[in-house]
Amino acid sequence: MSDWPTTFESELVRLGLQPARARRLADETTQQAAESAATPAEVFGPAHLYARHLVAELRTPSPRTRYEAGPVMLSLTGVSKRYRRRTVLRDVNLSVRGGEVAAIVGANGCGKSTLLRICAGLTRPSGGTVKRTRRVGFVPQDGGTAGWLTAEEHFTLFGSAAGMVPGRARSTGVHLATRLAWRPTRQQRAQQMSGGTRQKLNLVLGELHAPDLLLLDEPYQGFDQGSYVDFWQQVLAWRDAGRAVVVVTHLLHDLQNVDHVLDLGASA
Ligand SMILES: Nc1ncnc2c1ncn2[C@@H]1O[C@H](COP(=O)(O)OP(=O)(O)OP(=O)(O)O)[C@@H](O)[C@H]1O
Repeated sequence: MSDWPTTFESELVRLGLQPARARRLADETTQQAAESAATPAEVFGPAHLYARHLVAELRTPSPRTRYEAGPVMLSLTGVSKRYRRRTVLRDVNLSVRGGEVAAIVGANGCGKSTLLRICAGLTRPSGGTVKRTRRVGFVPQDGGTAGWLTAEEHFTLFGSAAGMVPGRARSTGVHLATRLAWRPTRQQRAQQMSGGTRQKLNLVLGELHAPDLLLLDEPYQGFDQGSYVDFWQQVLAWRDAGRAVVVVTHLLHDLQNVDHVLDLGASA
């Protein structure tokens, strides 16, 4: 009897996926299970059933025609990035409007974080054009918080950079935290928080100044199942409020919620 990844991959091919894509999905799924310290069967159930579920999801058009797309908040045209002689990104195009969610997917090292940093204006592209709205919130994959500061101190510090008075920054931060089912305590410093709670802090900081465009780099690492569901509800709430959201993700079941999928493919 073949093992779970092999069965999963061959079922994906049997259901019509390109062999290279099926291989990549099998690798990513195995990796996700490993990150949960479990076997793929424990996380996803029987391989052939999960393959069918996944293919059905990938083929289901986004259910949302309810929300009118707004103005373009982010536009990438022919974007490329080289590090020395190595080309990481080549001719990337993406347009995201207010009221839309885009996912950037692809193998480890294919350039997802690099592209998101280019979207945020933190990394300069080697070629192409980037146009973005002025109010941008960026949530990095890790880092982004200062270990010795409490949540409220983060709110006032980041808020002041965005021109908010301390009281308003604090109350906005606490309010946004409750939407992620998190109640910051006064004394706890970031270095004492769990990884998932620190990520919630990162998310709140990214949203504190009410940006029109949110750029999120795998923002749910360390989240438990409930927090993960809260996070996606939050993404949909941002979308419904007319914001544009770009999420780097390797969790394939996220894709049912998005309007655009930018697949950067295999490792560069
Ligand atoms: N500042 C840099 N200088 C040189 N190479 C870099 C730099 N930043 C990233 N790279 C390289 O560019 C490639 C893409 O990195 P990036 O972090 O964007 O990939 P990724 O798709 O986000 O990866 P992962 O899924 O593992 O987070 C990698 O090979 C990385 O080593």
